[in-house]
Amino acid sequence: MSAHNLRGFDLLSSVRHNKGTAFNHQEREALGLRGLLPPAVFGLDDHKRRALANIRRKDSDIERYVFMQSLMGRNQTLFYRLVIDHIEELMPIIYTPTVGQACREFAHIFRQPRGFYISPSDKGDIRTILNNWPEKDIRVVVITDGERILGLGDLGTNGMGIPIGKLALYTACAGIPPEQCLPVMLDVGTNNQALREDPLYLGTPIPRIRGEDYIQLVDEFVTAIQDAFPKALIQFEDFLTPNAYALLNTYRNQVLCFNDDIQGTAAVALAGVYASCKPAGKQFKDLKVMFLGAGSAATGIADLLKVALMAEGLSEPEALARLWFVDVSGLVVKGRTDLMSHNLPYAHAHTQMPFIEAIEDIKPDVLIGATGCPGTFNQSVIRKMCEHNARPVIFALSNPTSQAECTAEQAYAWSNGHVIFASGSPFAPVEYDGNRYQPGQGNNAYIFPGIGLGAIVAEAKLISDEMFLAAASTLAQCVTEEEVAAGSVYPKLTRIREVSLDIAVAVAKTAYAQALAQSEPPLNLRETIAQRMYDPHYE
Ligand SMILES: O=C([O-])CC(=O)C(=O)O
Ligand SMILES: [Mg+2]
Repeated sequence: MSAHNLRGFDLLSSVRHNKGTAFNHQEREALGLRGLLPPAVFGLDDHKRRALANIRRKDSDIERYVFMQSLMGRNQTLFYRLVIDHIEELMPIIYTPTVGQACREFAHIFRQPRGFYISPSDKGDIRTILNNWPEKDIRVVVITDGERILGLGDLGTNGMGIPIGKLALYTACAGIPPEQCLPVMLDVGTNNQALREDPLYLGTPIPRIRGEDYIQLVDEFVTAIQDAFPKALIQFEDFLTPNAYALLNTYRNQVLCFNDDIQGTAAVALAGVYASCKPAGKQFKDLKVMFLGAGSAATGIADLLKVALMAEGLSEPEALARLWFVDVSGLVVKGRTDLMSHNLPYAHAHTQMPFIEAIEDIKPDVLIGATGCPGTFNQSVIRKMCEHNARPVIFALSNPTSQAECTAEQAYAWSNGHVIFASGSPFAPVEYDGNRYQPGQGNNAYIFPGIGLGAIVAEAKLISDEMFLAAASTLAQCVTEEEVAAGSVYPKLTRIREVSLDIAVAVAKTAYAQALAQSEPPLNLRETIAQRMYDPHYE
């Protein structure tokens, strides 16, 4: 923590240095705080206890979210200590699924500005206005334009909840100091008319800017960030598929950046598939995988699975032949005229057919849903997967919980407990037929914090596919037999800092090995990274 010369109310209103009633009597005397605080002196543990009691007495998760956001704005040490020490209870509040509802209601629960907003009228001025940001050593930027917020669609500037939530996890899960994080909303309008007509809407109430004007604004932003914060990693988040791919393809080989929905989701799904092989009794290199939904998340997973299968010795055509897509029009096959370019490698020569028939015909080992559409893994789908698999692997990845392709309970019940199930959003443990199952949460929160930490330490120039592959196999190796026996193919959330550290080590090693690092490799990489991790305590 840096030295400061704040005193009195300025000190109490410093989110970074405030510790409220934990200032002791000497500090109160020396720092001009006498009379400004109630007389009793408390410690961080007392503060945690009081805050938790306040959180638990609230009636709804959205109220808990509002409480946590306010806390983040007045005492960051307490906020992060609480999240780290109670991650299973609080991650679903500050992140998925509650953050989804918070985005829907963002304009109405708004209290205090947080993060950076760029609007069309800022064109030409982005570099200059970045000087208004008080911190100068930014290492991670998460930017969205709000067009595909989780599986909830176009939420315009209400989507700012997502960059804020993602960066809170960078800090809580991987120890990136809060002052090195910058949430950004690219406000380019919204095609959600209800939002434009909401009198409290916080963005520019115009239809979305498209085409050249859009591309130029993003490009001005990327250039400005590189100039203002040359070490910053840019994470693109919750863009609609065509823009997500266009931006990733433009910048991935030039700028330290990645798209979390394409690449982060891919790595977390690959890790789950790796970890499922043992309980399913199968070899990774033999798997056939079917995707429902052909957007950025599903295609990103397929692209990384292809790389992973090729790493096992398959040729590219052999790897592609294992990966099958189904979308709203049925099986994705050669000759269909309604496909986007990212779907074409997976459009195989085959008869077009509906989803259920495709499962019957192709007999996938693994079924992955990334549709944003609840109910699409119905009873017949799960039963069909069980017909040719003793232990079918089924991942319902759409977020938040309300959008999952099926619930955990349905997956266990309809498969008579045989499914190896994971979901993008958390589900409570399920009791079925006398057994208790703890489904894993295949959320990219297991991946992006560690990717960021590794990239920052190595001062990587780019984020490569190999880094995501390394992150995925590291994550899979973190899963214990106990966790698998309990029903999960992911590590328990309570170990996420350890897991993120392991991933960061693997990512940094990959950066050094690929000559993509700009820092010297430290003697003891793991220790160096561990020491860098922000661990909140009162000074
Ligand atoms: O935010 C999450 O929980 C995962 C994610 O990136 C998405 O669903 O877009
Ligand atoms: Mg996302």
